[in-house]
Amino acid sequence: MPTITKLYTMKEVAEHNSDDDCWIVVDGKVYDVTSYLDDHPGGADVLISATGKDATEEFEDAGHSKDARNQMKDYCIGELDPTPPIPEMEVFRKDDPLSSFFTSKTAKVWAIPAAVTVLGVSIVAAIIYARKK
Ligand code: HEM
Repeated sequence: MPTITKLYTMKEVAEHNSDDDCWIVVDGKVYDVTSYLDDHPGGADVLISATGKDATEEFEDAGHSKDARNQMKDYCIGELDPTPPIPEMEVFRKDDPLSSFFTSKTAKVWAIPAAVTVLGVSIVAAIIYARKK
């Protein structure tokens, strides 16, 4: 039967960063090491300070044994979501010079009536010119 892997974003993982709720990321996998903090031979502090980032390098630098790597499986709760975050959408900005011009008082009082007048005069002129032909 296929297993469903739970995916977590680094932001979610980073929220678990204390001595009563501690998650770490090693090699793309997420580990809840809360219950292991007191038993970790390298100490609890080293695990707590490894939260909120990819701790693979620190884990490897500590030269963990095969036994240590086998123990990790007991604490694995999922994987880091490899999907890049969706870029922020460009939203309408009230202070955008062009859009704020069209919503401004100046545009309502002067520019829009002026544009309508110019357009009207052009249409009338075009009609007169067409009739003269
Ligand atoms: C689920 C994750 C982890 C497990 C199960 C684990 C397990 C162990 C074990 C069993 C040891 C004893 C030495 C050995 O057998 O290799 C150890 C030592 C150590 N671990 Fe971890 N560890 C984990 C994560 C980490 C992380 C993320 C770091 C670093 C940020 C780290 C840093 C250390 C250090 C500094 C030592 C002491 C090495 C020494 O004194 O020689 N460990 N760990």
